[in-house]
Amino acid sequence: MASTTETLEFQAETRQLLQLVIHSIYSNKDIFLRELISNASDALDKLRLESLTNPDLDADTSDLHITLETDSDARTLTVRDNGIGMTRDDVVDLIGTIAKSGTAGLLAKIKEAKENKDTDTDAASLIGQFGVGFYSAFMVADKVTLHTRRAGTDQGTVWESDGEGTYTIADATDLPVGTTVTLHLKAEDSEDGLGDYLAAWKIRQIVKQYSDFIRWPIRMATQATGTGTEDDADSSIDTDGETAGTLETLNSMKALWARPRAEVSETEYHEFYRQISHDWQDPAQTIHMRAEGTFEYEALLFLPAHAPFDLFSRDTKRGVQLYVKRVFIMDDCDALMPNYLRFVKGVVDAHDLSLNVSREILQHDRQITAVRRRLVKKVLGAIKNLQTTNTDTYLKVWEQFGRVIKEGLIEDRDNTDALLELVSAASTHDPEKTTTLREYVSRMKDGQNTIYYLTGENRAMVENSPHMEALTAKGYEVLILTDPVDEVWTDQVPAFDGHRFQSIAKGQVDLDDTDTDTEDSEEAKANKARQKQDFAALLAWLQTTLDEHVKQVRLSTRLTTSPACLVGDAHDLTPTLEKMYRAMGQDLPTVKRILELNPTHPLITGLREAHETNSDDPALAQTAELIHGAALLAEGGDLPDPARFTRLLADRLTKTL
Ligand SMILES: Nc1ncnc2c1ncn2[C@@H]1O[C@H](COP(=O)(O)OP(=O)(O)OP(=O)(O)O)[C@@H](O)[C@H]1O
Repeated sequence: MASTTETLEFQAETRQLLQLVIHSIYSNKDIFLRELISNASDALDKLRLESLTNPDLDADTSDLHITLETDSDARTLTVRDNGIGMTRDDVVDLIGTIAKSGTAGLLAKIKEAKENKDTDTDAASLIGQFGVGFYSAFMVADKVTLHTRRAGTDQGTVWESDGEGTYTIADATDLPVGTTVTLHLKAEDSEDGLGDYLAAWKIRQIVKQYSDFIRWPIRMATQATGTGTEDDADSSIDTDGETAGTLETLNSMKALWARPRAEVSETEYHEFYRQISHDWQDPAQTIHMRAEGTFEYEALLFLPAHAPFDLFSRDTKRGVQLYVKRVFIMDDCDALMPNYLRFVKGVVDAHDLSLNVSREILQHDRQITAVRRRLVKKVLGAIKNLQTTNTDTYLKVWEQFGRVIKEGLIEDRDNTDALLELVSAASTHDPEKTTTLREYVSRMKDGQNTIYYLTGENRAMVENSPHMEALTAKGYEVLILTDPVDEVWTDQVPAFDGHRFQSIAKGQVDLDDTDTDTEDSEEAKANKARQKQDFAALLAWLQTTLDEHVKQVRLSTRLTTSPACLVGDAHDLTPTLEKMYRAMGQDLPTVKRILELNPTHPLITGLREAHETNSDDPALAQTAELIHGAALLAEGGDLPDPARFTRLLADRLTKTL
């Protein structure tokens, strides 16, 4: 049968993944069948679609189905489909390599989790995010043989491997269109979670549990006596791709999304979710809707409970599949879900589209745009609903996906208000718990109409930043925003419910306006004017001395204990954002910042006196440099010349001894 047999090596990452699979990542080994059936079902979808859209394809689609067969003598289980099949090159590309980005990083994480003896589920849930697909066959089999022929071609291919380092691949003639995967089963071992996969009851049970909604018949061939010669597993394949014996259909094939909500149980929803997402856990929320009228469709969407490892990789796929009247059209339908909701999984079945519809057509279809708008509202509404009815789940969803949802504040201006209602952020109000913006507003002080926030790399850095001092001293709550996306949206969204967002590291923070009565404020004004006069000469001199680093030197109202801090103008890039843009390869001019001095700090008053006494003293310029450097360090910034700063500091300390 086979002509040129080649032995090829698995790509390094595939080998590692196979090792993890073989050495039991999953305690539940039964899912291998779900994975193989799901691949077979996809192959049937693809053939059906291709035959509908390509009249030249000569393929028989009159009875698309999946067949399962066992042979107890040979200890084999066979999963066969008469779907699209694969060419020899497809087999090498699709089965021998993993094309997903981020694989290497994920594998390293899994290995680490295993080595640290984290619970089995940690490693399993990591790999669950990845979806081992075809490779899961090696959990239950010590050898896997695959026969396949691509529709529209004559040449068949046989692939075989024991899941170690290599596989063989050969041409084959006389194969039916489609794919047959033959598992040479390991011995049953209940301790290791290996079931009796030769038993009809076991197969029936697994199919019912995991693959009941598959929309193609899954048939089980009852073993016919007399088939098979000795140990030849291929003998179960007839040239027409069918076997002798009787066939029993195991699945109900009901499209879950088309059934009335009241008739679907939570377990069924969850199983369906796991089937389409390959997720390990139940979803956090299910959204089932039907739209009637001029453009009819059904949608069944899920919010996952945890983020996939590649949520931020550039080629992350969106999770919504498009069907047209029960015919699968495409995965990852980006016209139906905006990028910032790329984690939502599910199915949309539109009744009035052409099967030939392309991504480009969908992008410009007004009705699809309207569907998308409605789906977005539904998803945002579902998260809002969790916030009020099931806070724990809302918080988990926000923790997993908040960083992505906040991208919507930049991308999706139509939903700014709804998105702001969902935002949850750390705040100085509580060291542990996050707050919604509405909760923040409810705690605002009398007369306060600004929402104060500070962005930065992590909570500790933000909390200890000198910018916080006066606000904390006067009892103002400040939001602590530490996701990179916060740097961007806060710059673009002006207000929440009429309350302006104000970075406490930008512009002037004038707390006196809201916090003191008029009499005090008159006195404060006079004080300020006097201070301004007293410091005028020092500020002018500092401005010249530090000109290379700062665009202005001025007195501060936001400091109580630190001598100085750096702030930006209202529309300046923050240092973190500047760093982010540079990391992305953008060439930006350096943004100079404003140095603010605390006029009551002894270091600053001392410097003023020293400057008054002898403005030519060279040590003064060094002190200025040290003050600027210390202000940079206090906010977690990078010194322009750390070696010089350390030398100046050491010299200065030496003099004090
Ligand atoms: N029965 C089959 N018929 C045709 N092609 C198949 C079949 N099984 C697998 N393939 C091809 O091999 C590819 C890799 O399969 P695999 O199960 O490893 O990953 P996947 O199904 O793409 O991903 P995942 O399982 O994570 O969804 C599939 O995308 C498909 O193109």
